[in-house]
Amino acid sequence: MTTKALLEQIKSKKSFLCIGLDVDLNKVPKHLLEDEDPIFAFNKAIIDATHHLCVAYKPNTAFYEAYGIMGWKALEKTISYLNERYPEIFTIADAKRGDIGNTSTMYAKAFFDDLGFDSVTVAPYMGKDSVEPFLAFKDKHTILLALTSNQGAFDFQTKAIDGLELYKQVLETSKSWENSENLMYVVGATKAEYLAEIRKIIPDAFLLVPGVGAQGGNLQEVCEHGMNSNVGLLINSSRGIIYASKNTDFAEASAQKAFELQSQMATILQEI
Ligand SMILES: O=c1ccn([C@@H]2O[C@H](COP(=O)(O)O)[C@@H](O)[C@H]2O)c(=O)[nH]1
Repeated sequence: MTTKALLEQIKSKKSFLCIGLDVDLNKVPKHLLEDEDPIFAFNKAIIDATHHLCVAYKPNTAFYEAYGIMGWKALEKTISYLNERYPEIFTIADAKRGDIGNTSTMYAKAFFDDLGFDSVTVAPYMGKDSVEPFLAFKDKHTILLALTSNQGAFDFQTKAIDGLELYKQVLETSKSWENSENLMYVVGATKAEYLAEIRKIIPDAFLLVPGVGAQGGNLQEVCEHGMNSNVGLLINSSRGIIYASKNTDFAEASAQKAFELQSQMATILQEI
């Protein structure tokens, strides 16, 4: 999917919400455990109830890998369902990959060609030759971890090397990589105060912003400092939406939570 198509969807839905499909079978309603594929049954119900309120879904692959073959099959079914039933939706494999070049090419093939995701999250730690294989895929997006939402982000990412913080070096350096127009970046909602500085380096790139809701990030603050003239933000919420209820009304309850965030987004979009 092109960023132009993503932006059109944002405008028509008045939403830049991404819903995280982080399925933990200990947290889903009990009756679903009787289904032959409880992970997919959960995802399908959430997707059908919320697709008009969001522009993206982000399964974190850890939550599928943890269930072995059953989990990977559920991930395949989920992305196929999204691509067939709701092809306008932007899909993100939150896999945080990256390795030496030939291995990165295989990761990229797995997520872009085999599974058919629009984008994948990638760790920048191994540098240019570990990221460029992902960038070589046309109309696919590589979402580079820049400044993450967790406390550990302060261990390395904000430390200065030769006078420049590591996350800023990631942003600056990655701009010079081949096909860098296919880059987006992860910036945690809990790091909203860094967004103005980040926008000075990458004014136009889309940012995937996890950390509102369960991690305490603030939507208003993120938009104030991180929004650009093309919106430029995908705000993710996972647990705060998908686990709104443990009862049979779980899908409606998740739609209500998604609606609350989408309504705030519609108001913000009206003001810009
Ligand atoms: O910096 C980061 C990068 C990725 N994540 C992922 O986003 C979701 C957040 O889930 P919530 O339940 O809304 O907190 C999850 O998949 C994380 O692995 C992040 O939180 N921070």
